[in-house]
Amino acid sequence: MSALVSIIMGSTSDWPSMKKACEKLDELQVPYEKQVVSAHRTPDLMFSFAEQARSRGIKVIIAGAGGAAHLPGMVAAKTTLPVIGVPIQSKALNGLDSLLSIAQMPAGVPVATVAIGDAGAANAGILAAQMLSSFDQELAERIAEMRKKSEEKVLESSGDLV
Ligand SMILES: Nc1c(C(=O)O)ncn1[C@@H]1O[C@H](COP(=O)(O)O)[C@@H](O)[C@H]1O
Repeated sequence: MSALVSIIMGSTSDWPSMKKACEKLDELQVPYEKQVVSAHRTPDLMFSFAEQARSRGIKVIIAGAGGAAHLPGMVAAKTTLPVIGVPIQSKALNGLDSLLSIAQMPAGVPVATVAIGDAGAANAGILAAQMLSSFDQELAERIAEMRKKSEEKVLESSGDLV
């Protein structure tokens, strides 16, 4: 099946976090694609990617970037698809720079911003699946099952308190 979610990131150095989004989509059996696109380093690619994503059948974009994290916002400016921004944990400022760069969008061009780092990337994968599940009952059931497993794991974890 062709990709429904496109996962882009500013650099290969973002991959250790961004692969958490891929893992969630794998678990939920949502087809996705992944590639490096940078607003700063490959601006022409960023424009053509954003302009063509909808006509290629993509439904949701997940964009991860660190530092001066302009990628999610710039992609959002060039597409009407929903964009989920993942602030990568930067070395200099621990990702606060990434978070503020992604979250503080002007009214009219939204980016759904998740938490900094691995947990945020995992949530981005789940959130993209939840968006798609509005129109896909089987996917909604797989998400509910994932939640149930997570709940059971927590309930059993009290046994580890020795
Ligand atoms: N924030 C952006 C953009 C962008 O926003 O277009 N392109 C690359 N980067 C970020 O630069 C950081 C360092 O990249 P390198 O590790 O390649 O030097 C990465 O976190 C990347 O997301």
